[in-house]
Amino acid sequence: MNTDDHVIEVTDLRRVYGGGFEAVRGISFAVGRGELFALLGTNGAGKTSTVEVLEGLARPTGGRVRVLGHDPYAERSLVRPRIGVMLQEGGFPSELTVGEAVRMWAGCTSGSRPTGEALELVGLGHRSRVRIKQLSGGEKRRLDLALALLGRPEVLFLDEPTTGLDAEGRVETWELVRALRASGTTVLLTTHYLEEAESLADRLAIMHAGRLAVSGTPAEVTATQPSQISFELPDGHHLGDLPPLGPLGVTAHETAGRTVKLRTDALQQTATRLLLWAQDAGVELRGLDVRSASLEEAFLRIARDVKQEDARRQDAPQQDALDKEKAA
Ligand SMILES: Nc1ncnc2c1ncn2[C@@H]1O[C@H](COP(=O)(O)OP(=O)(O)OP(=O)(O)O)[C@@H](O)[C@H]1O
Repeated sequence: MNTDDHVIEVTDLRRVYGGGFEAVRGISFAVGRGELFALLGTNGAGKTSTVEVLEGLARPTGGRVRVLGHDPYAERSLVRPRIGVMLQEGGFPSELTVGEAVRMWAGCTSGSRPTGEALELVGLGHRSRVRIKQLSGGEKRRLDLALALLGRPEVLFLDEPTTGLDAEGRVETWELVRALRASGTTVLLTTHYLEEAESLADRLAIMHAGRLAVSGTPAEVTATQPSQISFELPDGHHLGDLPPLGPLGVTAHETAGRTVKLRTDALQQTATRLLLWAQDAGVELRGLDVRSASLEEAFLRIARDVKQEDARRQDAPQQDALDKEKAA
């Protein structure tokens, strides 16, 4: 993709809070026009700290950020009218009706959609006269989304848009986000729901402790993790009856009773060899399940690996000191 097509560019971004805590530790990524990019991460990973900089709400401590070619903090007046921000809390007085809140916000928004249209988009058309305090948690999230959509934004920032929605509300929001993306809106989404990112994102990044652990398309990210084959061996057969696991392409295995789980980085090759063996040996592999890693598995493993790596780094100087002490 030509870098001119990048609507969001983040280069070596750092954000340090007042007390000296470094929440974002030099991250880089870019989002192309019309792309949906999801930022995932463990609790406290630094997602909100990053998105606030992109929204122009905070100044980066280090690095460079561009949204629609401008510095979102220093050139806020150029960027703000062209972006939509769905905050985690809309912050309107709860005595206002839905219609009043949307009209008030529309008054501050250049080129606003008709307020009824924004409410219809999020399925709140019939709730215009209801006070905000009477809305359910899910309806409040939809109102936040309606406000973000008022200015027909070119770039939409969605911070956990479906938190508090029931399954139906979540699917409706996903359909709306897909429709916005199809009409050319660039979307940056943060979410705790991995299936949401898997289902919506063109590309995604997983953040942990202020750094990007991995980024790519959902397929690329899951491909970094081993696939799994599981089955049950019939009575009278044991793991040792299988051909040697190494040449089969198996990187790890576990058994529980008759159930065997194999991990492999070469799913097609391992599955083919296993099935050929089963056919030749006349063995029925009951409950056979062959699948690539899900994004959830990839996420959990990446988070665990990064934590182990951090712990190893923290222990390393102490271990070095112990080794030196022993040698002395
Ligand atoms: N104003 C602040 N002052 C000091 N530290 C802060 C401040 N705001 C956030 N932090 C810390 O920065 C780190 C990153 O927080 P942030 O809210 O960006 O993470 P997040 O990935 O959005 O987390 P979550 O998924 O839990 O919302 C956390 O350790 C948090 O405690």
